[in-house]
Amino acid sequence: MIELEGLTKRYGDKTAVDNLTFSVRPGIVTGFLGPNGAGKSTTMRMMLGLDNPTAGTVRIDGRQYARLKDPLTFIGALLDAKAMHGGRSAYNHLLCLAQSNGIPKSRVSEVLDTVGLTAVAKKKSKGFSLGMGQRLGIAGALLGDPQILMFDEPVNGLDPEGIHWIRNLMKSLAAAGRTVFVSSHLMSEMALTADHLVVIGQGRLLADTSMADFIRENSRSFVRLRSPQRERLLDVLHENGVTVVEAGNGTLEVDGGSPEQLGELAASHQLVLHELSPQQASLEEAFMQLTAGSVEYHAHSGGTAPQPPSQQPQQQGWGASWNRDKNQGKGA
Ligand SMILES: Nc1ncnc2c1ncn2[C@@H]1O[C@H](COP(=O)(O)OP(=O)(O)OP(=O)(O)O)[C@@H](O)[C@H]1O
Repeated sequence: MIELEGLTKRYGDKTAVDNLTFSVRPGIVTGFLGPNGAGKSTTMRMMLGLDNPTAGTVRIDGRQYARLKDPLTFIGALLDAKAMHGGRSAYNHLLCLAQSNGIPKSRVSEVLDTVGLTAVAKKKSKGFSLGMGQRLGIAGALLGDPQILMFDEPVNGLDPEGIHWIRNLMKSLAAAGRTVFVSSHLMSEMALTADHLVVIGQGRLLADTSMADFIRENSRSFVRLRSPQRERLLDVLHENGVTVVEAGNGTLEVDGGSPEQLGELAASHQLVLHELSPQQASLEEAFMQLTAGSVEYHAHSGGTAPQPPSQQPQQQGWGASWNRDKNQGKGA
């Protein structure tokens, strides 16, 4: 377990991390998200005792990092894959880490094998590709067989096979009961990997919630309808108090209704439907929606700042009027 309480870091008058309080639990993969400059790396560095907080505390299994004996056996981290002595071989790099952390030498070959670098173990790491460097960094994180693992942008530079591998590695580490905390800007990858999300913006906590709740709470979900009897369907929906958005290609979009309710309503009026599909926004859309106000660094093209995905106007009355009408129909 990692526990942050009131964690704050100021650089001069810049507050990089602002009063963060959250816990990272074992048995699941927790994703750490935030726009560029949000304070993710600074937070992770403070978790590892590499930066001193201006205020607040971080506890690793109840203790400060500095108080851990042989810390690599408690928490393993990949922060900056390039942060290694390039003149050393992969094997020697890991051996040095093992020797200074009370880790048996036999672990070096084991983790090289785990990350697929056995064949290049004696090669100097300065000749490694970005992806090989990432794998060596991950080997370092796994070396002490720690219960807590922290990865900052672990899929950077990895090819599709490597991305697939690290995703499964993180999931299997969590399934074995370990605590896995990972940052990434690749939303599609995060959506496939993380069970829980911690989201920050301008150093402040914006969300600490499950993946499913995060998407549900920060995006629009609706049901898309298509019918060859579109005008009649529109009338029926309006008559039943359902607020509809007329979308392109002749489709209709209903916020807040269930496909079951809409399908039954259409059937009761003998209307043919060619489409009845629930639509859920992606993690990327939900993330952009939540963090739109905390993005510090905008790219500009033609003077237009990027916009979050459009949110349709709040629909009103669907559930209430549906239930009221249905109940009235039953004589309730
Ligand atoms: N050593 C430092 N001195 C001064 N400011 C710093 C220092 N380290 C970080 N910052 C500032 O703190 C803020 C947070 O930076 P940090 O690198 O933690 O963000 P991040 O979320 O990891 O960003 P990214 O996604 O771009 O890697 C930024 O505004 C950054 O410029």
